[in-house]
Amino acid sequence: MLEVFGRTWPRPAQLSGGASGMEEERGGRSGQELEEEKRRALEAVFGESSDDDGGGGGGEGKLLSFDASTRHHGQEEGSWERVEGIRGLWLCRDFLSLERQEGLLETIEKEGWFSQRTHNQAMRFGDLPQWATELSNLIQEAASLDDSDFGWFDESITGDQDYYIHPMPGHLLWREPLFDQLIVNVYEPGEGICAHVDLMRFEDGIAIVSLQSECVMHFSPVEQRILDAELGKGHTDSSPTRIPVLLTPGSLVVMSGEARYLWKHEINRKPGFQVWKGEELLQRKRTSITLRKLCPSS
Ligand SMILES: O=C(O)CCC(=O)C(=O)O
Ligand SMILES: [Fe+2]
Repeated sequence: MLEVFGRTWPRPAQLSGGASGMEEERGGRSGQELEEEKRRALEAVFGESSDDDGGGGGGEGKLLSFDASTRHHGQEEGSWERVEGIRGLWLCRDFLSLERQEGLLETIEKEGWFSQRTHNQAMRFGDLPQWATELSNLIQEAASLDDSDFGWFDESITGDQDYYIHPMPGHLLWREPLFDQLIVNVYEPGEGICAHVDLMRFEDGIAIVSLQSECVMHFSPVEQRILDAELGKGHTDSSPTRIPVLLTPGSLVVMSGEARYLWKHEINRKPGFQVWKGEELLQRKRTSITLRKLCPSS
C-alpha cells in the first residue's frame, strides 16, 4: 500500500484537510485519531489506497541504482556511537557512502512519489520496494557486527542494560521482517517535523537514514519529571532537557527502548534552531527514510 501526501507542518494543510502532521501529538487528539483522519482525507483525494507500485520501480527485480551488493566492506561500517544521555539511541555517521547516497536518491526519484511539489511525504505499508528491503538488510548487517568489531563489550553493563549494548537488541534485529513500513520525507529549507514519539502502532526499533542536507535533530524527554527523578534532580528548578544530534548525509539513527518510547524527536529548521557547535547550519533540501515495523494487531 502506498500513500503519498503533503506533511502539514510547517506547510499548510494540503491533502489532509487540516489534519495535523502524521505523528505529532497535538491539541489533545491521539496519534491514532490523527492517522485515521489523515487516511480518510487521503482516500477522499486518491480513492482507496492499493498495493500497486504504480510502475514506479519498486517492484521485484528492478534494482535501479541502489544496489546493496556493491557495498564496499569496511568503508561504511563500524562507526556506531551511543548518544550520551539517551539510552537506546545510536548513530552510525558513515552508514552510506556518497555514491550509495546518490544512488538511493536517484532510485527514490524514479519512484515518482514527489513529482508534485506539494507532495513531501510517501508511506509504504507491507511489502517494501526492493531498494528499501536492501536498505534494511544493510541496517541489519551494520547493526549485527559483533562486539569485538566495535569494542562495545563493557563488563559494567548488566541486567536490563543488556538491552542497550547494541544498536538494536537481538529480538528486534532478527525479527521477520525487520521492517514493513517505510516513510520517505522530503524537507525544503526551513521545513522540519514537530516533536513527537512515533505512534504506538509501530514496534520498538526504528531506523532513520538521512540524505542531502545535514540537520540537527533534538531529543527531549516525554516526561521531564521522570528523567529528573532518574537523575536524582528535583524537577521544579530544572530546565527542560534537549539533546541535539547532528544528522549528516548518509547517517543512520536507530532508536529502541527508552529512546523510542520515552523521548520525543524533532527537527526544527526555523532560523536559530539549526545550530551545531555555535554555527548555524546551511540548510538545503533534505530527504529522510524512516523504517519501522507495524505491531501485529495493526
Ligand atoms: O525526517 C526525519 O529524520 C525524521 C522523520 C520522523 O521522525 C518520522 O518519520 O517519524
Ligand atoms: Fe519520528
